[in-house]
Amino acid sequence: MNRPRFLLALDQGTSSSRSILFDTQGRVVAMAQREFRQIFPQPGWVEHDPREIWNSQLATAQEALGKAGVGAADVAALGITNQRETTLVWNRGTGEPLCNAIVWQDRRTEPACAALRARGFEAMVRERTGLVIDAYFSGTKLKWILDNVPGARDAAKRGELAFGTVDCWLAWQLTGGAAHATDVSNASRTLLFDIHRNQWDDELLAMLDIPHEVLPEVHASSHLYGHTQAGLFGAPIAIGGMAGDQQSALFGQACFSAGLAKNTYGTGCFMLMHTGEECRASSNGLITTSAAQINATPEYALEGSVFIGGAVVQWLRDGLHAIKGSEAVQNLAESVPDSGGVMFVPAFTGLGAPYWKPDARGAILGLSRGTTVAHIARAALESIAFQSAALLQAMSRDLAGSGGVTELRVDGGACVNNLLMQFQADLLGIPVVRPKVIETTALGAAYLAGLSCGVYASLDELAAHWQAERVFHPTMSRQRAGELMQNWEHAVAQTVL
Ligand SMILES: Nc1ncnc2c1ncn2[C@@H]1O[C@H](COP(=O)(O)OP(=O)(O)O)[C@@H](O)[C@H]1O
Ligand SMILES: O=P(O)(O)OC[C@H](O)CO
Repeated sequence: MNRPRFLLALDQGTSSSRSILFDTQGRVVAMAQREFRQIFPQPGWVEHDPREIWNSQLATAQEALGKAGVGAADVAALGITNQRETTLVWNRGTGEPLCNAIVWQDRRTEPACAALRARGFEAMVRERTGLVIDAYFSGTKLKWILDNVPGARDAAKRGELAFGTVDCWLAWQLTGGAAHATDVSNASRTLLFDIHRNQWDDELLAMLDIPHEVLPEVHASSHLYGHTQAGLFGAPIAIGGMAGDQQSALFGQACFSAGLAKNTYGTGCFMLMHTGEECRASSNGLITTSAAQINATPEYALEGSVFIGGAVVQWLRDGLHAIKGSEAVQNLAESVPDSGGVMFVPAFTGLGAPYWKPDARGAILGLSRGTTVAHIARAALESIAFQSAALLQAMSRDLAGSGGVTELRVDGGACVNNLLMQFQADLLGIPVVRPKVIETTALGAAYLAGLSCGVYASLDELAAHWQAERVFHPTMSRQRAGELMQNWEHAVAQTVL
């Protein structure tokens, strides 16, 4: 009998569900993608319908297999990767969601976070979870659901409700309720998880008044979580891996050891640097997070999360109507030699790392009579690079004296933009390397699944698959890059009214 030749990755993102079928060399064989509704019930609130998440994800998985003409028996295992922090609660008996998912971008729990900060919890939370107290993370979202959906807290205490992030919800659906489980990388984004002991933490649960009964089991990212119900794909497929999308991308970029870093340019930007088995705290506005784990040994990363990355290009398209499609931004930006002194800080939903300014709002500075939409487009693109450069500067300060980041691996939808990548290399002063396969988020999940089911024997085997497509070398003088960064920081300082 032939061995199964494929790995299937389910990549459940903020704006779309995608499924990618890979061969065992890590090459894309087939892909399917579906967008689903973004629900904005009030200013600052962002929700997804859990049923739409599940239905769109299942449909893309079936479509990818169909396109490739591959049956379940040819798939060694599937891996799940997901938008992180987004919070769901459902009934264990019926499987019905209690309410819409509260998305990571949702700011409704900022007052609850401010209250926790005022009560002096920040240092304990940072030490135990590696996180800052911010509405971004799941804990206060879960508390909001238990406090605001009638009867939820009592039902939770009676053990009738299940909480999960999107990975957990998908695993539950795929296995018909047999698995209520998440992985360490997702658990580490909840504000409820002790990243040193790799366990849910009673004191954090008490801080947020969360009953233990709602919590999923936590496993390594490469782990046999269960099997899909036979009816979904014609035969059961093993679920061999789960990881949050940014930790999965770090894995897919073959950043397996301390010092290797990647930046993903999607809706937001997420820069992660692996720190090996060392749980490193940041003194410069970054967070510490669990990296994808292939066994019981904890591994960590330093992370900088920028809330608006490629989304600024969507705003040029949908808000300003300056371009028809995202790809048109490069031509428009290249039609001028520079931004003409315009500085754009896209703090539409506050600023994440390294600033953590929930009250900041967007600003366009340095306008003159000669400013055109092309200058604004260029400044918008540059803002993605400036925010990422601020993350790398913070990382370098954290690493002072112990070797810094020597190259940055990139991926995500906006990394196809050569102008952006060159400007990024210029600001950073290190090479920016774009790999041949930029679907590294999905690839990471496929690799995690492939490791647990024996398709791969070692990380070295995976590292050998990784290949650069293009290297962007810095060409700007360090003095000029320093001046530009100063201008950027000056602009950031103007964004809190
Ligand atoms: N050529 C381009 N230049 C700059 N940004 C782009 C380009 N093409 C796509 N984008 C941006 O990339 C983002 C989509 O990337 P993707 O990795 O699919 O995001 P996500 O996983 O967050 O849904 C969008 O915000 C889009 O505006
Ligand atoms: O779905 P993405 O690619 O926007 O990623 C979202 C992040 O996981 C949020 O932390």
